Amino acid sequence: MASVKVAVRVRPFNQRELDMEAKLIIQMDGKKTRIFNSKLPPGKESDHGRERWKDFTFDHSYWSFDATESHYASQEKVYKDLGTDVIESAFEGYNACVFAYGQTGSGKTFTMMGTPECQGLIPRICKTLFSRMAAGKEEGASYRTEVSYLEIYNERVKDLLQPSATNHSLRVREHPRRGPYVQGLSRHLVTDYSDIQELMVRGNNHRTTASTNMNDVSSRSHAIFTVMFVQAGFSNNMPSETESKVHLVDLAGSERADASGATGQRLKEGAHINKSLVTLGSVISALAELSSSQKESGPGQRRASRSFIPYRDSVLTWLLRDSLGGNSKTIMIAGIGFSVTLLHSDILVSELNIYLVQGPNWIWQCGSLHSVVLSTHCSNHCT
Ligand SMILES: Nc1ncnc2c1ncn2[C@@H]1O[C@H](COP(=O)(O)OP(=O)(O)OP(=O)(O)O)[C@@H](O)[C@H]1O
Repeated sequence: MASVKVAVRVRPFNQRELDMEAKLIIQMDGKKTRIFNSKLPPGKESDHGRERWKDFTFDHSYWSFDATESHYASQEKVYKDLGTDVIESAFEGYNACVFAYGQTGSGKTFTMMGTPECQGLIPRICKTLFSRMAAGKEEGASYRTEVSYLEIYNERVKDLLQPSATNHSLRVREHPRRGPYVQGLSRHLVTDYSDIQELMVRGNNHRTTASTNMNDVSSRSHAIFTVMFVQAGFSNNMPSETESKVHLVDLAGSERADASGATGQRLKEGAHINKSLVTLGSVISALAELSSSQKESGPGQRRASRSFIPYRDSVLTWLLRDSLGGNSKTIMIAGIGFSVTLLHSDILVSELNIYLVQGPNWIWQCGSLHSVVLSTHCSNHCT
């Protein structure tokens, strides 16, 4: 598996878009995502260097616009492509991180959590982890699995599994060997999928959500569900222990204040959300730059340049440090819901521009992260 995989997924129109008679301006063909530039005058295919269609290529382009179409990408399909890789690497002793990125209402929570009838990546990954463990136990392996669930809201951390005890006041510290961690975050021993399910439901009920113009139930925080497991068994007739950590992240949506209708508290939240997403983008860019400078000057440069990666500029990037480079496999899924309407074309066309700047370009840069992670990851398999 490549160390970083990037996928995009287009969701169905929501009621707001249907009411406004929105027109879809995106097409997908295999790995390619094509975006229509509605700013060009009708009949022109290009103008001053701008093309009518802009193409982007990703590891996967998921068409989930209409469930009746034959190439509709279901939750099962997304899980098979991306989730199974995560499970493989976790059992091999690598850390993994899966996160969904995109504008508010673009389908991040649906992809990560899903609904009870249509489960997303997080429950499917957890379910398979336990069935793999059950099979491993029959072959003599033993496992110890713990989970934690936190949210980052306005740059402050809350334990979603002990919400009243901590109330957004947990401190992020750094362990000299293990790196950044949240002091006082509860860890819960789980023995089967139903334990995890119960914790997930409990944690989700404590997430900070609100209604915005863009989404009736908008996540206003970044949520990190972490599964830590230790496998004990035998390798070459010697006892061995492998420790892995899987971060499953549901990011809050990037947004523009005018489109989301945010004022007051919502506006403040939006500013924090955007700040940490911008930092996430800067970290990825810095890692990509680091990768190219290493290629030019050799591996000796790595330690010196690492201090320039702005992990510490947001709580999110600081906590995900060990999943964005180093010993990790990373999967990013960008949710997109592109549309223009006949009524509000100016407003929605500028939403498209936001995506072109914040979305695919940012994701594009991640392409070069492959080599960073490939060159630095190592197994934490200890014998
Ligand atoms: N692939 C999909 N198929 C069907 N419905 C979807 C899909 N993706 C998203 N939706 C629906 O679109 C709405 C918005 O999705 P969701 O809440 O996942 O967005 P979000 O990006 O997590 O938003 P926010 O950042 O505001 O939390 C939900 O009602 C969800 O069920």
